Amino acid sequence: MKIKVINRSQHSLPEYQTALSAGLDLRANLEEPVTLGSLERKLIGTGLFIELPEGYEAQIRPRSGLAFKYGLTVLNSPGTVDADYRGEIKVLLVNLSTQAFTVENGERIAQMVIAKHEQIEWLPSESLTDTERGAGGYGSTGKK
Ligand SMILES: O=c1ccn([C@H]2C[C@H](O)[C@@H](COP(=O)(O)OP(=O)(O)OP(=O)(O)O)O2)c(=O)[nH]1
Ligand SMILES: [Mg+2]
Repeated sequence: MKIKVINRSQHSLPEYQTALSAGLDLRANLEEPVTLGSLERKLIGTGLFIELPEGYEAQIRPRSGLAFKYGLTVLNSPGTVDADYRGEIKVLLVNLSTQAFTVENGERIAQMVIAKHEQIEWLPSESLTDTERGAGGYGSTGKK
């Protein structure tokens, strides 16, 4: 599937890193490195603008390596890019570690998954179909 893109970044277009990757790694597009102190959050630009077809969204997700090694994650994960959004794709990073982390220009900071979604119509009702689970949740089935 082809997606229209404007690349105003200093970097090449995001790529799938392996043959069957779901996510395209997004690179920070920075004039200078950005440091996130412990528990600090910052919006990082990618310089990318896309036009998704109707019925598709782009999800902005953390990279597990950065999360595991540095406590760096996407605060609003998964970020949602709507099909009618025409602004720059940005990544809201948060540093959940005790150490500062510096993001360098061009660093792969997050990944973007393009996904199909539905838009629904409400069917207002007085009751819902019975199920075995009923209202049980939040650990109702136990641990083991
Ligand atoms: O990680 C993200 C999340 C969102 N966006 C852009 C695309 C999305 O279509 C728009 C709005 O996002 P969202 O609906 O999550 O934010 P909101 O706080 O509800 O803002 P709005 O009132 O503009 O919808 O911001 C990004 O670039 N990166
Ligand atoms: Mg919104």
